[in-house]
Amino acid sequence: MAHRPLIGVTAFLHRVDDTFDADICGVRTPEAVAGVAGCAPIVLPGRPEALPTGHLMELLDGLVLTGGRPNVHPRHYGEADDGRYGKFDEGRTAITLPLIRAMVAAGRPVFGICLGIQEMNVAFGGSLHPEIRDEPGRMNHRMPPGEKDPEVIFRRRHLVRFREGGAFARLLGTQETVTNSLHGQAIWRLGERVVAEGRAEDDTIEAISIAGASSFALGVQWHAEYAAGEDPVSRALFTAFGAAARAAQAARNG
Ligand SMILES: N[C@@H](CCC(=O)NCCCC(=O)O)C(=O)O
Repeated sequence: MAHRPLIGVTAFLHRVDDTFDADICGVRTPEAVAGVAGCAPIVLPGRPEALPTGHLMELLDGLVLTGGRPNVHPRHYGEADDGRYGKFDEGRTAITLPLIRAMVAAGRPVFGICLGIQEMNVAFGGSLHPEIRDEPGRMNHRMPPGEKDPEVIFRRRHLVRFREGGAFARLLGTQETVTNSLHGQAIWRLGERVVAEGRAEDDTIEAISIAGASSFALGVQWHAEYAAGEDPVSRALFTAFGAAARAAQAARNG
């Protein structure tokens, strides 16, 4: 029997109890990759020296870029760190930016979630806004401060409207959805080949596709992994990702 497609799921750097650093990954994304997409998740620590792109390309049938507290360092889109950009995870970024480009070029599926959609945009030459709520007319997209209840943190907060006839509208069979929202940064200048597929009421880009990609190459600014089994939109996204991973695996196996 063929193995399930092997999917790289990114970790992010997190200081535990103010004591030691850990590459962590919440359980929900590997659960969604296994349970909804039907694939085999493998968590990738942010150790680029041990995980060069070429080696990961030999191993992986697909890539899911998780959310995470750190941000992409602004030098990756030509800006200086003036203190507004928060903390960085340079190890993760060194893995994700080249790996996103390589996976898309090889026709293997890429699904970016929250920090992941931001990495996809930067990988294709786009930029990020360090704090989207500071722009006139923009909402606060951050989670409620100090909140500990996941049901409140991941509550659906705003509408996202999809581009008419676009990749999300076609895949999901709907023009809109209501999403959770846990981010301070947001896509600002779109990267080459990056198509804005969905926007919040305040025009913030919430969903993207990569033009010309021959496999699933979609990103969402919300946490699609949170209720991946129950929410019809999240379920459809992970199901389509899984189908694309099986197709990529079959193509690789000849
Ligand atoms: N840091 C970025 C990305 C936001 C993001 O991925 N949030 C998820 C947080 C998950 C957690 O807290 O564990 C931004 O702020 O825009």
